[in-house]
This record gives sequence, structure tokens and C-alpha cells, in this order.
Amino acid sequence: MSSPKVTDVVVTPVAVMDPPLLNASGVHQPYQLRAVIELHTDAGITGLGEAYGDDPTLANLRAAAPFLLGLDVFDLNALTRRVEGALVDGIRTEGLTELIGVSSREKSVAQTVAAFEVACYDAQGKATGLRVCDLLGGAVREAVPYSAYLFYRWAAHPEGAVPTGYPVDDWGGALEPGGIVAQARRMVAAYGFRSLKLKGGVFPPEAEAEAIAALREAFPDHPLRLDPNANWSVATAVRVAPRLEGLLEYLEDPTPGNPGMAQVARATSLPLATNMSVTSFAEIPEAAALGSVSVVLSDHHYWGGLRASQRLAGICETFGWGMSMHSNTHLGISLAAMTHLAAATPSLGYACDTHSPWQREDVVQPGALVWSQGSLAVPAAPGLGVELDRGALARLHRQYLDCGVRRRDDHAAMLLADPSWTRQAPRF
Ligand SMILES: O=C([O-])C(=O)C[C@H](O)[C@@H](O)C(=O)[O-]
Ligand SMILES: [Mg+2]
Repeated sequence: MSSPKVTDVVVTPVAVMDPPLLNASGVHQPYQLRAVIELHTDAGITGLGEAYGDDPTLANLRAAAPFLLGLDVFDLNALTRRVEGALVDGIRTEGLTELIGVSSREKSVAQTVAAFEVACYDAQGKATGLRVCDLLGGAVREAVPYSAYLFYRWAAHPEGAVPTGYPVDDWGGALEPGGIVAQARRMVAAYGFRSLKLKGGVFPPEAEAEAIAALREAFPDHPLRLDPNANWSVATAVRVAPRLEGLLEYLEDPTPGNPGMAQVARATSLPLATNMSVTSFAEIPEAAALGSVSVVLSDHHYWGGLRASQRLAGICETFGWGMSMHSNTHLGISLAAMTHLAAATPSLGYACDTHSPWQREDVVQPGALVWSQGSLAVPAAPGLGVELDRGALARLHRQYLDCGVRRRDDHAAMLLADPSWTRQAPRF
């Protein structure tokens, strides 16, 4: 078999409708942006990848694309070298959102490599007839558990934020414990999720602790998580965390930075998890020295891809840290990649996050990703096991061109509803 070589790289930005989900930064915009990557090869095989679709990410993907021509899709070290070489000058380092930690040059390179690496793996699988999880060392689980991602939310985006005819979803608002429990009941009934994660940092911690208590009462056996996205001061977190002991499987990013997280860790028996204070290899030594975290949420989109995520898994094992998986709004290509990675990573023991239940649009053909009892079966077809829906891709690209959103900005979206709103970090 001769290895497929890249002959063309196509990066297509798309916009997908997103509900008004509240978080520490504000509220989700009516559209979230993604980029679909197609690596065409001389073997007639096309590898698929998916990345954020904001302007800085697109600029980096497009800067790297010409350097990939002729790349052997099996030569992932060459991929990294080529992307690093392409981004020497003019790299865009603005982060997607403060909710996934600080931005850096290293992280922007890692994001760009990751997007293309997934597409290379998809092409490798299609060339060999193997699934991506098999290329990653073999599946240790054929069904990957995910958690229900619960959000405080409004029923609809504020007036003026959406074009005429923008369809309101049927989830309704959820601004107090009863609404969160109802949301959880619907999600658990539809998907069978076991772990339940509440996105916090929206209301005062006592109110969010009440929502957790209500979830515990309604779901006595479901592991629970709360993620205030670093919107609590150290003092607040030290006061509130002990009250959550016995209720949560972990508390995610109560407060910013490893030094603050370490103070909280000393004040509670709760495991502290993070996708904010440890989001790159450079941040690991500080976390290990301070003892700030005991669970790391991987995310192949910014850790540098599937191989880098497995490297992270090894480091987590060394330090005795648990591993979970973070999610931003994503489509089916990323969901397939997350599922293959989790299937092939033995120590990824916690149910992964996914925004899937909130998405109403996708670029992949239906049928490959099947939910059962809160888990996704690893797709059976070679590569990632998902196929592009070209009609949907064209429609969602048109939506991107028309919607005017070019960067994620939850703060600006919140200001539309409340012009007096100010971002304080941490707020509580
Ligand atoms: O676990 C997390 O921190 C996230 O998933 C960050 C995301 O950006 C989430 O908060 C969101 O989409 O609002
Ligand atoms: Mg988080």
C-alpha cells in the first residue's frame, strides 16, 4: 500500500444555531461557528476534521493549509513540523473563549495541528480499512459514556439578537432548581445519561448549590458535577466547596489559576477538575507542584490532537490524576473524533462532556453516531466512521456567510439583553 498524499486542503466555515445557554462569560450567541476540514489525497480518499470557526482559528488553518500539500497522511510528525513552520510569522493567538483557559502561541499551534491531525487519521483509516480507535491503539470500550450538560438558559434569545424567523427550540427556560431538574429529566429520558454536569458560575454559589441538591434528590444515583468556570473567588470557593462534599463526583474550575485552585483543594475533600488552569503541557508542572487539580479534562481540539491527548493521559496517570473530556459546541466530526479517542484511552474513566443535545444542525449524515444508555457506540466504518452531508455543509456555510458572527462573544450577546451587564472575573 502506498500512503495517500495530500493534494488539496479545503476549510469551510459553518454557523449552527445555538440556544441561549448562560455561563460565566455571558450567554451563547444565536450561532456558533465551526470549520470543516477536508484533506483530499491522491488516493481518492478524503480525510475529515473539525475545528472552531472563529476568525483567528480560520486564519491559522488557512495559513497552514498550503504547507500540507504533498504530506503523507501517516506522517504526523511531518504534519506538526509543517504547521509549526507555517505559523512562524503572523500566527493568531487570540483564544476562542476565556472559558477554556489562557491563550498562547503554543495553544494556537496545537489547535491547528489538531484539526489537521484528525483529518489525517480519518484518511489513514479509510486507506487501511481500520477505525481511528484501532489506529490509536485499539478500543478498550466499544461504547463511550457521555454526561448530560445542563445549563441555566433562557427560553429564547433576546429580541434583536436573531433574524426574523429564527426558530426557538422547545426546551424552555431554566433559571432555578426546578427548571434544571426538568431539563435533566428530559435529557436523561432522551439519551440515558448517567453523569449530570451543571454549568455554573451564573448565579450566586448558594443558588447553584441548591440546584445540585435538587438534582441529587431527583437523581439519587447519578454522579453530579458543577462547573462555575472560575467565577468564584478563592474565599468563596473555600466556603462553598465543603458544602458540596458528598454531592459531587468532582467540582470543576471553582476558581482561576493553579495557585487559587491549590488553596481550594486544601480546603475540601472534593476532587477538583479543570479545563481552565491546565490546558497545555506547559501548565502541568505548576499544577503538579501545587497539587491544584486531581482530574484533567482533555480536549483534543486544543491539546494538539489525538496523539497529544494520549500523551496527556500518560502524564495524568503518572500524577494519579483522573481524566475526563471537555466539550465546546461541536458537530458530528468532532463527536466522532472524541468518541474514538475516549474508546482508545484506558484511563479516561469519567463520562465525557458533549454539547450534542443542544445542537439542531449537523454536517454529517445521520445514522453513524447512535445513542444508547448515555453512551455512543464507536462508529464501525473505517476512519472516523462519519460522512459529510454535502447539502447540509452548503446550507450551514451559507448560514455562516449570512449570520455576520465571526467570533465567539458571550459577553456581547449578554449585553444585548442587559446593557448594564459587566463581566467581573471572578463575579462571586
Ligand atoms: O467545561 C467548560 O468549561 C466548557 O464547556 C466551556 C464552554 O465554553 C461552556 O461553558 C459553554 O459553551 O458555555
Ligand atoms: Mg469546564
